[in-house]
Amino acid sequence: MSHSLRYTVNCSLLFTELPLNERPAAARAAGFDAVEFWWPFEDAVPDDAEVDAFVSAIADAGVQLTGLNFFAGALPGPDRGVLSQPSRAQEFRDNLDVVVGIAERTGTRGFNALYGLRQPGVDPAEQDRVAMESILAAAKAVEAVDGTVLIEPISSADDYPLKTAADGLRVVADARAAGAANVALLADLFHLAVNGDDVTAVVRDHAAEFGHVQIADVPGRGEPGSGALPIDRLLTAAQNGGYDGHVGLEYKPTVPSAESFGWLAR
Ligand SMILES: O=C(O)C(=O)CO
Repeated sequence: MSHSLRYTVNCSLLFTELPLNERPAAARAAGFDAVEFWWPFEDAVPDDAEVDAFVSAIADAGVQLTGLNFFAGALPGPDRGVLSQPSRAQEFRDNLDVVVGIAERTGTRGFNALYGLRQPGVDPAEQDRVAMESILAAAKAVEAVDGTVLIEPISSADDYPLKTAADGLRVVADARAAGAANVALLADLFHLAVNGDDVTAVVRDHAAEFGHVQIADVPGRGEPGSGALPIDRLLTAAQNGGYDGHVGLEYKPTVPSAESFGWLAR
């Protein structure tokens, strides 16, 4: 390993052999002190008891929750976020209080706001307008916990409009121009590479602007070493370029999760 960036385990893709609230302890047992999750509940506004159990699982495991996705609809499934869906704008607004409540209890600072798939029959310009309103509302809400709203280009979804780092950076720039300083790019090196982005150039030119970084190998989305993406080289370049945040291990292990960390020693 030729960089010293810290890792956080994405417990929505790793340790899925276990019930959700057992995953933080499994990450701790595997030697990590930080975890991140996609929105861990079915509903945008879950029962208090569900939230309490989740927060306790994090605290009891002795790990830091570094990142949390806002409610993103059914993920994985028919949705990839709801920011741009006019019919779900209120659901997203209602989610903000819950996210901020969790952040107040866990110290989480990074909040991934997935954009949403293009909706047939709705003017794309209207979808983008609604998305920006939701991003600005989210940025205002998480300001209270010193949080950053993360904008992530993703792959394997033709109808998802943000595919490259440039697409994400454009949304970030628009949000900043509208007054939200706490919005930044989530550079998922797997998604960018699958979408044909020049990941080396993205890291070289924008590392210092990254709000968060996630990794998985390409092809396959497995652990580093299961494919051919030069992850160590890219992370080293990111650190040299000014990125000093966590790196999310957001991969689908090709072996049982606890056995998928051999690449760390190499
Ligand atoms: O939907 C995905 O694949 C993601 O990476 C969400 O964060």
